[in-house]
Amino acid sequence: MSDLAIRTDGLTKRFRAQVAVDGIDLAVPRGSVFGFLGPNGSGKTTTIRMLLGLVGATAGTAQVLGTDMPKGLDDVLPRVGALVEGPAFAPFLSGAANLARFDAADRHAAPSTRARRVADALDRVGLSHAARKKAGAYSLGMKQRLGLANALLMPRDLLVLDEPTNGLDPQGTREVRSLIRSFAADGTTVFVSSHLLAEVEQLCTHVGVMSAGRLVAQGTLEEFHRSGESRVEVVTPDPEAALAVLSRLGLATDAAASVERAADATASGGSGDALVTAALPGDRNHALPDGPADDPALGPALGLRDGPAPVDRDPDGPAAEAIVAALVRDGVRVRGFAIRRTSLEQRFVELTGEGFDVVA
Ligand SMILES: Nc1ncnc2c1ncn2[C@@H]1O[C@H](COP(=O)(O)OP(=O)(O)OP(=O)(O)O)[C@@H](O)[C@H]1O
Repeated sequence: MSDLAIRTDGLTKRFRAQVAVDGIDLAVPRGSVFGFLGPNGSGKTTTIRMLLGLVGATAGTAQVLGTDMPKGLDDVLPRVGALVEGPAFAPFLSGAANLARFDAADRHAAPSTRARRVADALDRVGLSHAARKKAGAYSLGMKQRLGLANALLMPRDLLVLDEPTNGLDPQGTREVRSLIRSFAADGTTVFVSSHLLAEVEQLCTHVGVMSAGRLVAQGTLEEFHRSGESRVEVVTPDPEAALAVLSRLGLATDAAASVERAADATASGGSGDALVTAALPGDRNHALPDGPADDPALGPALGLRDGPAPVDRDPDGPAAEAIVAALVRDGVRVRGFAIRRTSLEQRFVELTGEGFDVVA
């Protein structure tokens, strides 16, 4: 059995001249909550529609739950719950009656247990109290929850949710997110698209970033945190000496280092201090989209010969201490020291060339 719930190879969709999805290689591990992140129009919905067999691919292949799509559609779809662009509920039927209708359309669903399935699904999304209310009178959040209940009528191995919090107020958003967490806690793989960075950060274990039809990065959220650039910052009255040390450590190349002399040094006491910054090597090339790379650990890359060799690539760990130790050993008066990491938001903007809506 494949350890991937979703796998695509070169998956492509063209609409006449426009390439909506451009040869993407998705790898969604089973058991993950995979955030499919990208600005509006970047190809997320089209990808999801191809995965669910709602639209054919122009090129490439897709496997869902280890089965080739769309060939295995009939076998796979009963194990997949989907929320795509809001299901069409009949406004004059109650929530329960709407679900019963969808359940009746599923040939794998036994009619004798329908009422129980509908009641359980409504209970799961917290809509039992509104079961008899007309769906047309539901709030947007309730409609979205009814859509999730629909996806949950049968036990599912995979949930595919297209922008499940779109248009919801903060309360509805929180509720839907907490539902998604509860699905994941049950072991269901969740593939959720979003244009909200904060949402993906809060919910997901993995993330794939779409930009203009291309999958520009994918990996664990942790890898994303690590994939941004890290910079060393040293506040010192001895900037030239500091630069020399950083340079010897392989950190301060011409392009990656800078010295900023503070008119009134606020970072630490005393005028005449300068802020010396340099890029840390290694992190930038860390392993997206193909998993962890074998780039050298930060310690050896620093070229430190004496002292304990730092092997942890985390620049907040021994490597930071090693840098400070080297500075101090050379008599640099270190008045401030920090390692700053590019924020995820900056990283995504770099990857996509577009701003993200970062409102939670
Ligand atoms: N049926 C279609 N015919 C022509 N073009 C389409 C069709 N469906 C999608 N597109 C185009 O393909 C591109 C990708 O659209 P898609 O809906 O997949 O993006 P998205 O990332 O889901 O965006 P959003 O978050 O706005 O839904 C867009 O430029 C869109 O206009």
